[in-house]
Amino acid sequence: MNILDTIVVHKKAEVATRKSQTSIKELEARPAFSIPVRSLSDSLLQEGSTGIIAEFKRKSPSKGFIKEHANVNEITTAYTQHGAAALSVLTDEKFFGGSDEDLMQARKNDIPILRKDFIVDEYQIVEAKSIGADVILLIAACLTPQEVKHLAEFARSLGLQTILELHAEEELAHICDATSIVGINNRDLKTFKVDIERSLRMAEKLPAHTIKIAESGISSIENIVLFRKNGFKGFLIGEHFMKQADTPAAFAAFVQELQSAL
Ligand SMILES: O=C(O)c1ccccc1NCC(=O)[C@H](O)[C@H](O)COP(=O)(O)O
Repeated sequence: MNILDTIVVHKKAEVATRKSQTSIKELEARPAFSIPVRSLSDSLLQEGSTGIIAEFKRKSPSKGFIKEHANVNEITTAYTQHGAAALSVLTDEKFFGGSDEDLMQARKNDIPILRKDFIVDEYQIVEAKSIGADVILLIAACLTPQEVKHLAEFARSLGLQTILELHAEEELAHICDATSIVGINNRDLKTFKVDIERSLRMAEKLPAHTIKIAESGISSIENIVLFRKNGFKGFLIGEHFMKQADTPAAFAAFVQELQSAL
C-alpha cells in the first residue's frame, strides 16, 4: 500500500472513533462554529497580496521531523504579521505531528486558515468549522468526482471554501461548481517526487475562471515569480519556512525579497 492509501485507511478509522466520541450537535455548539468565515479567494485576489499560504508543519511522511517542537503561536503570528495571505495548519497527528489544538491556537490570527488534513467524510468538515477553519482541502487522489462534489457542496453550505487538490490530468474530472479554487500539488503523494513544472503544465488545462494555487516544493522567489506569470494567485509553502532555524525571521526576509521582486 502506498503512503496516501495508508493515511486514508487510518483517517477513516480515526473519523469513526471521533464520531463515537463527539456528536455533530456538540461540534455545532462550539463557539468557533459560529464565528464569521474569512474568504481565501478574496485574500488571494486582493491587490498587493503576497499570495503565500504559509503552512505550519512539524513533520511529514517525506521528510520526517522538520521542527518537532515548533511553537504554533509564535510561527503563525509571525506568518500573519509579515504578510501571509492565509495560513495552512496540519491537523493530522499520526503522520504530520499536527492537532486540532494547533489550528485553534492559530485562529487568534485574523486571516483565512486552511485545515490541512485528509478529508473523507462530512463529519471532518463540521469539525473543521468547529475549530475555526475557513477552508478545507479535498484531495482528488483519494476521492471520487462524486465524493468531491458532495463534500465541496457540503462545505459551501457551511460557508467554508474548498481547495481541490489535483496532481494528474486524469483528475481534472473532479472539478465542479463548488471547487473554483484548485491547487496543483508538485509532490507526487505516492512517490514524494517533487516536480515544480507540474503546476505549470496542469495550469493550462484548468477552466479560465479557476483560482490557481501551486503547492509543495516551493523554495525560492524565482519559483513564485514564474508561477505568477503563469496566472497563479496562491503558493502553499511549508517545509521551506519550517526548516529554517528562525522561521519567523526567515519568513519576514522572504516576503521582503518577494515584494521587491514584484
Ligand atoms: O509533505 C509530505 O511529505 C506529504 C506526504 C504525503 C501526503 C501529503 C504531504 N504533504 C502535504 C502537503 O500538501 C504539503 O504539506 C504542502 O503542499 C506544503 O508543501 P511543502 O512546502 O513542500 O512543505
